[in-house]
Amino acid sequence: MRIGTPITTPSSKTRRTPSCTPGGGPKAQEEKILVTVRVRPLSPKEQAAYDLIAWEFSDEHTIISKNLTHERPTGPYTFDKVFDPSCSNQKVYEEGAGDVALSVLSGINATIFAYGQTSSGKTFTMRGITENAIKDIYEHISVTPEREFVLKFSALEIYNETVVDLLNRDSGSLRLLDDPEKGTIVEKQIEEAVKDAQHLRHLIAICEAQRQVGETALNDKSSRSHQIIKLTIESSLRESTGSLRSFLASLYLVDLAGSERASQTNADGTRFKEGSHINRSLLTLTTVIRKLSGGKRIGHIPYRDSKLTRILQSSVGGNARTAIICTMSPALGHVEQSRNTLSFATSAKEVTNNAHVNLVVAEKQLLKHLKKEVARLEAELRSPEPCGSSSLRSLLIEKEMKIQQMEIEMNELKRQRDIAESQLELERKAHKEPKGSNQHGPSRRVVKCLSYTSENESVSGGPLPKIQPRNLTGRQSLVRQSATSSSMLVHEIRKIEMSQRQLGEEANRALDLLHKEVASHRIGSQDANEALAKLLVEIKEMQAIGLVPETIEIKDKGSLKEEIARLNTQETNIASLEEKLENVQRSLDKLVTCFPSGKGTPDLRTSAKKKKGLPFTLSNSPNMPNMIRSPCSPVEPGIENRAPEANNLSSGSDGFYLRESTPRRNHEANNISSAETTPAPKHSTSVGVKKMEKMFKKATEEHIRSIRTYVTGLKERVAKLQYQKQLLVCQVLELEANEAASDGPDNIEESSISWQSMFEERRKQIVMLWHLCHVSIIHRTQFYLLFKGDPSDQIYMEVELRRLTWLEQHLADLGNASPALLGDDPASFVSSSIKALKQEREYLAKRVSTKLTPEEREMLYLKWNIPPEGKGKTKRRLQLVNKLWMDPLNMQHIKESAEIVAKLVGFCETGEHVSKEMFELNFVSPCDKKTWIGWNLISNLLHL
Ligand SMILES: Nc1ncnc2c1ncn2[C@@H]1O[C@H](COP(=O)(O)OP(=O)(O)OP(=O)(O)O)[C@@H](O)[C@H]1O
Repeated sequence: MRIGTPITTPSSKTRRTPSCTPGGGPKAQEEKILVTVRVRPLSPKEQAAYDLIAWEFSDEHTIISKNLTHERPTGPYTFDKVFDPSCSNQKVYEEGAGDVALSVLSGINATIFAYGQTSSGKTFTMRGITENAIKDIYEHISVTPEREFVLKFSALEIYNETVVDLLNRDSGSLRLLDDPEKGTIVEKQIEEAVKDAQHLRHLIAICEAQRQVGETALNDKSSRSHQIIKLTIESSLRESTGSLRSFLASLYLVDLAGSERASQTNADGTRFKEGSHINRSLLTLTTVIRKLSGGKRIGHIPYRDSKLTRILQSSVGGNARTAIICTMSPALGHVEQSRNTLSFATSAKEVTNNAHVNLVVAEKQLLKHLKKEVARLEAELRSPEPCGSSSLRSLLIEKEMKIQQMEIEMNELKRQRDIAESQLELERKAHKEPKGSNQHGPSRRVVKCLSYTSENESVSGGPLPKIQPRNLTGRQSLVRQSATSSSMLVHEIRKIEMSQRQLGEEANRALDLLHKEVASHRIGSQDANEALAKLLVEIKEMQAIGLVPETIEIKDKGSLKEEIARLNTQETNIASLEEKLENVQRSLDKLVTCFPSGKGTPDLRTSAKKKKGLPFTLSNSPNMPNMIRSPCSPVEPGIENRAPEANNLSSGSDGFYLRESTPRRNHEANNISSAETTPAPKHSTSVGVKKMEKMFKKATEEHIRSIRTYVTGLKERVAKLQYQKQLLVCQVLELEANEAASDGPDNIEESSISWQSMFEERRKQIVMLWHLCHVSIIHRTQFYLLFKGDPSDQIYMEVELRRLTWLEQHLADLGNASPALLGDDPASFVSSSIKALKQEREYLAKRVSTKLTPEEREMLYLKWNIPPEGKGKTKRRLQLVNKLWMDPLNMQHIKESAEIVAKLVGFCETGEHVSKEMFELNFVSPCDKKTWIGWNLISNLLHL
């Protein structure tokens, strides 16, 4: 019968791996102490004493005493194993201790000790078990490479209740300490790491050498102490598995001192004392075993009654597997001691232990694991991976970037919204801006048409505001232009009114002088006197005409309609002035015609006196030549606005103040007048008097002629003023048209279509007028290329057409006038324009060689039928230029002419680089003198 089958432990025979592996968790399993009995052979002394073997072995588990003395037989005793004297240590180990011993490899504490009387063979048996255990342990380690084993060795003895470290006997008596987890520990006990089996054996040998051994009657080398060898084995799986837990268990190999009877051992003195301690500790052990036997834990377990039981507390009834080998002598002479041993063994076999696997976390493994984990986390931080925490981190980063991107987009949207709101606000303000306000500056279009440099800037309160770039189109553009145009038109109305005022004041001063001059004449004939009287009346009436009210109520935000209405009220005055001037001129003409030849003599003294302040000269008005002269002349720079050389009038701001000096003929007249301060002609009958009368007549005629010329000048200035007013009305009409167009896109579209149909017709008219008025072909080219039908060109086309029409009509009037009334050279106005145009062509001809390649020239000569023969290239080039702009009815010819001139003068054929503002309708005041800057002086056409 097998009693106390051990829990699964490594078997020395099967070399199997412990069933309980790390990770399986500690499993407590009740197991009774393995108790075996080993009976040694009769010792030599026993044999010598012819002692009898008192015990029989019915089987491997039972021992029974022989009935040699006819006493009551003892037993039978049954144990886990009974080893007869023939059994070897190997067998005892394998069948009575090996399995328990190898439990230490699987984390289960194990205790193997021998219990028996002195000289029974405990030491002999334990040596055998230890040796086999070492062998098995290291054999197991060798066959278990997946695990790492760490062995530590320590040994102590309990001698006379003193604990001594067998590895360091010098340490003296060691104290026993109670640890809540580990139980009883020996303070300051040295624990030696075991390198290998040989090292272990060496250590064991050292301990045996240190053990207290004494000679007794029964044993020459009797162990006088309890020896406890502790072999701690920690095993764990290798690093690759990542497991942190390991087995940790201790194997106690206990060689107890022998129980003895003092009578048997003849112990006395020291040995008796030793025996007393030994027996007491063994008694305590026996008591503990008996109390623990039968599975009953009743009452106090006196572990602490001896140091042996304290140290072996976990091994007896605790967390350990325990195997007790009870040794005994077979001799009849030791039967009584053997019965005690068997009795102890019987009690021990009833003791149940609760062994379990001891799992610990290895510090070394834990440290390695932590280092490895830290390294892994650091690697993840350096290089995010799409998994685990790295994946989460990457996701967070991605979300954060998206949020930042959304914030950027949101800010951009806000910025665009603000811009749009600002633009909308500007549009709203521009649309609601009251007419007359110039806060946003004038329309570019209107500025082109109406802004002019003037000394009368004070009228408008300062210089014109800067032109706003026109980058709007369609309705928005028209709305904005409408708002700004109103203010500009008011500004221009102010200027015209100021010009009218100046003209009126000047006319009144001149007429006043004229009245005095005429009144001083004494003409004999009645007709002449009547003419003079009528002229005086007319002059007086003319003086009564006020061109401009003395004061103009300027409203900062007056409406444009109010301004126009007020300006229209002055129209009557201007028309009346024109009419009166016509009447004065006719009266002057009549006065000249009725002048009595040789009759009547003016008051020369009065005449001479008045002549000094007479505003009139015998020369023509200085503006007349300019008026009909070609508008630009490249060979006569500065001729525009320049007074003729014979002109003695200064060009003051009001244009008609007189110089003290007079022309030569005036000078002669003055000389005559001053020399002949003689009495009245009625007293003269001599040839000298007749001569004087003739001279007086001539001077009078010249005076009258100069008066007429002055009146003509006034008429021209009035006409200019009238033209400016018409132009202003034109602007108003355009503004109104824009406002109407702003009411809907359809109107804009209709207006555009209507203008496109009108453009070509207007351009044909302009081309024809250019030709008739001998206008510069450079000017024609520039205008032709610049204005190609854009709606914004409408006002420029209108102005150009109006002034050319006026100029053509004016030239026609001059041509129909009497040569006697046109001055010394009535045809000089037209001829000067023709001459200037001729010079311009010569200028362009010179540029043919530099601006055109030979191939281009030959191609043009061929296309324009310029014959190769000639007297040189210059003439051939001139022939080409002379053909340009000569066929006003052929628009293809006009187009090609413009292209050629554009190349010659060096501006783009499309005219895109030419600013339309160069054609702004400047109304330069007469005092301004402009330097010729090329071919852009068309405005001088109006510079009368
Ligand atoms: N099974 C055995 N086979 C042969 N000899 C043995 C056996 N057991 C013990 N002996 C011998 O018996 C003697 C005493 O043995 P041992 O010293 O082991 O006894 P002990 O129980 O340890 O004594 P003590 O308690 O006094 O130390 C030794 O000489 C030993 O060699």
